[in-house]
Amino acid sequence: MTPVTVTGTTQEAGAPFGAAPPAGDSSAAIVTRGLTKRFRGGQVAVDALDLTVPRGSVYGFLGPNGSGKTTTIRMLLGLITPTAGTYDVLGLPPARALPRVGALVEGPAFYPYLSGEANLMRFDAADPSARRATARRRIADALDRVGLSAAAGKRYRNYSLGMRQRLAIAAALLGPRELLILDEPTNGLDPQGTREVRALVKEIAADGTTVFVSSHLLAEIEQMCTHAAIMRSGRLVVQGTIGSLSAGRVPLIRVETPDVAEAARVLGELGLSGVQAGAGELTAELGGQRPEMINAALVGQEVAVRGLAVVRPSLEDVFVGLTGEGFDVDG
Ligand SMILES: Nc1ncnc2c1ncn2[C@@H]1O[C@H](COP(=O)(O)OP(=O)(O)OP(=O)(O)O)[C@@H](O)[C@H]1O
Repeated sequence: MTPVTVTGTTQEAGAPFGAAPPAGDSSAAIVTRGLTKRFRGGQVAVDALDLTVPRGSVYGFLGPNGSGKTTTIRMLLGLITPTAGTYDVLGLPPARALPRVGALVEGPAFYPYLSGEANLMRFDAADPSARRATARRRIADALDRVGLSAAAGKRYRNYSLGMRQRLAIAAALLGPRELLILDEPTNGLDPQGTREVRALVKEIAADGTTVFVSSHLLAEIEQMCTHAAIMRSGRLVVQGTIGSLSAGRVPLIRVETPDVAEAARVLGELGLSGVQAGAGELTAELGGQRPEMINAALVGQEVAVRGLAVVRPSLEDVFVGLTGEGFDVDG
């Protein structure tokens, strides 16, 4: 795929926030340079990836299924070895940084008949680097952080889906963490569980922890994240703040009306460009116009306005605009 220029930078330059930080730069939570994974069969799952994850961000790592998100996360956590490229975590070589990184990749298997607290005890006991003397306090803190203190003694099998996932995140927070890496944390959750996890991610970030979270759901990343990178077929399409990603795309006004032809004429007279008529509605580029003035002009010309809305460009629009393809979650 041809690298795409967005906000004055290119994928190949790998520098959406300016020049890629030098090795050891601690202002970024994660920096990858040319990170590549080719599996034995020859498949390139991640191709020359240049990511810069600012500290303090909630960084959405977005891409259709199979676009290389989990492979990237597994490399960042030292679970698989890159074929090429380098990366720093918290300004350090990865092995030194990992004790300060919490991760949720394929949730831990919990015992259904044990309480949430007892499960965390077992989980912590299996970690040779965890200090026994501080286990109770660390577990209480982690349960408090994910809002499970009141349910600490309840059996895991009686937890809701959202509570189960919050417990899995608590397991990733048993030590002091500067960076939390979550691989598709809302996958398989019901709407309530999804809301709980989204709210929790924001709370964790508000405490100063950088959160790197993967998802194949565009709307989820838009709601939860300050920054995003979009992957496609192992390659980075674009990265930046959520605002900057859609900054180049203009807001639209959408008018619902039975008088489509007449409404199109009025919008044209107002000087709006890009007027597109559909069944019972039409859209146009808002330009510098105020929506209330557009509404007044339509009503003044006796157009029956059933609905009028300003439509901000979504990440999906950004993806489609850059790749010319729909964002297909089935990869
Ligand atoms: N161990 C492996 N051996 C060979 N190919 C692999 C391996 N793991 C992943 N792949 C392939 O690499 C590509 C990227 O997979 P990856 O799991 O990283 O994508 P993803 O974006 O996380 O998608 P999903 O959300 O579906 O897991 C896919 O085509 C996948 O089939």
